[in-house]
Amino acid sequence: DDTIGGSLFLDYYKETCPLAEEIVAREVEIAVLKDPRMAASLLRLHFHDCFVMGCDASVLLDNYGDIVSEKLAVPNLNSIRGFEVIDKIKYILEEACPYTVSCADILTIAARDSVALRGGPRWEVWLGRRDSLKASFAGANQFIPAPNFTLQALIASFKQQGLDIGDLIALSGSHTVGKARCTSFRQRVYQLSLQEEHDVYRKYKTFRRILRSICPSSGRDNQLAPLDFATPARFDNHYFINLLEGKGLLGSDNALVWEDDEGEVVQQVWAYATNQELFFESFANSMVKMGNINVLTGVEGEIRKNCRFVN
Ligand code: HEM
Ligand SMILES: [Ca+2]
Repeated sequence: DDTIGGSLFLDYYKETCPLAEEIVAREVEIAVLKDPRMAASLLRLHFHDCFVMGCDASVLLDNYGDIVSEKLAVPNLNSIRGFEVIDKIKYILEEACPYTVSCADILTIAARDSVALRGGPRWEVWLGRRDSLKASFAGANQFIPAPNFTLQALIASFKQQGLDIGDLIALSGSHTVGKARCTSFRQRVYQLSLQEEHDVYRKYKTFRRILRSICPSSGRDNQLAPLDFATPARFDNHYFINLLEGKGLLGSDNALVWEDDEGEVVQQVWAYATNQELFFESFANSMVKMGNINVLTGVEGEIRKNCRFVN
C-alpha cells in the first residue's frame, strides 16, 4: 500500500545509498551483541524522538548555541541511551554516502532492527525523513508520557500525536524488553490508592515484595528492574500476560488493565496475551504510524553531518 507511508518511501536510498539499511543493520547487531539492552534503548530513542516535534532526530541534538538539548528533559535525563551507537552508524554512513542518510531515518531503521533482533516482528520501513534544525526541551517535558499517567492521560497523550487507543496498547508492548529505574516505578510500589490496596494489590503481594527489595522507599534511584520479569530479553507477548497477572512494572502499564472501566482495553490486552502473531502485526503497523508523526521532507530541515549538531 503506497499510502501508509504518507510522504515517505520504501527503498528511499536505493539509488543514493543502496547499502544504508545494511550498514545500520550490521552496526545495530554489533551493538546489541555487546550490550543486549541496547535493542530496547534504541527502540525507545525513536519513540522519544517522534513524540517531540515529530520523527526528526531532535532528540539527538546536544546543547549548543541556542539549542537546549532534549536529553536534559525529565523523561530523558539519566535514562535514554544509545547515542554512541547512532554516532558510529552516522560516521560510517557519511563515509559511504555523505549528506545522504538522515539521523531521523537512522533512528527509524535502528528501532526496527532492534525489535527483530530480540525475536520480534520485522516490517518494511518508510524513509526520507529529514533532520530538524532545532530541539524542544519544553516539548520533551510536555509530550513524553510519564509512568504515573492514568489511562485517560495516556490516551490523551497518544491522541495528541495522532495515535489512537489501539496504538497505545500495541506500542506499550515495547515494554516486553528493557529496563526501568527505581524512580520510574517507586510510586507504583509505595503509593497505592485505597482501592488498589484492596482490590488489586492484595493478590500480588509477592511481586510487590520483590519490587520493594529492588527499590526502597527512598534511595537507590537508579537501581534497574526489567520491564518484563518473565522474559526480559525477548520481544514477545509476555508483557500482556504480565498485565493480566498484575505484574506490569510501571504504573502506566497496569493502568491499561486496572483503570479500564469500559473493558475495551482489557479485551485487547487479552487478545495480545493469547495471540502473539496478532500483537506482532498490530505492533508493526503502529510503529509505522508512529514513524510518520510530523516528518520533515523535501526541502524542510536538513541532512545532518553529525547527529548531535545542526550543520
Ligand atoms: C505508553 C506510555 C509510555 C510510558 C509512560 C513509558 C514510560 C517508560 C519509562 C518510565 C521507562 C523507564 C525509563 C527509566 O527508568 O530510565 C520506559 C522504558 C522503555 N520504554 Fe516506555 N513508555 C511508554 C511507551 C513506550 C513506547 C510507545 C515505546 C516504544 C515504541 C517504549 C519503549 C520503551 C523501552 C524499549 C524501554 C526500555 C529502555 C531501556 O531499557 O533502555 N515505551 N518507558
Ligand atoms: Ca523529534
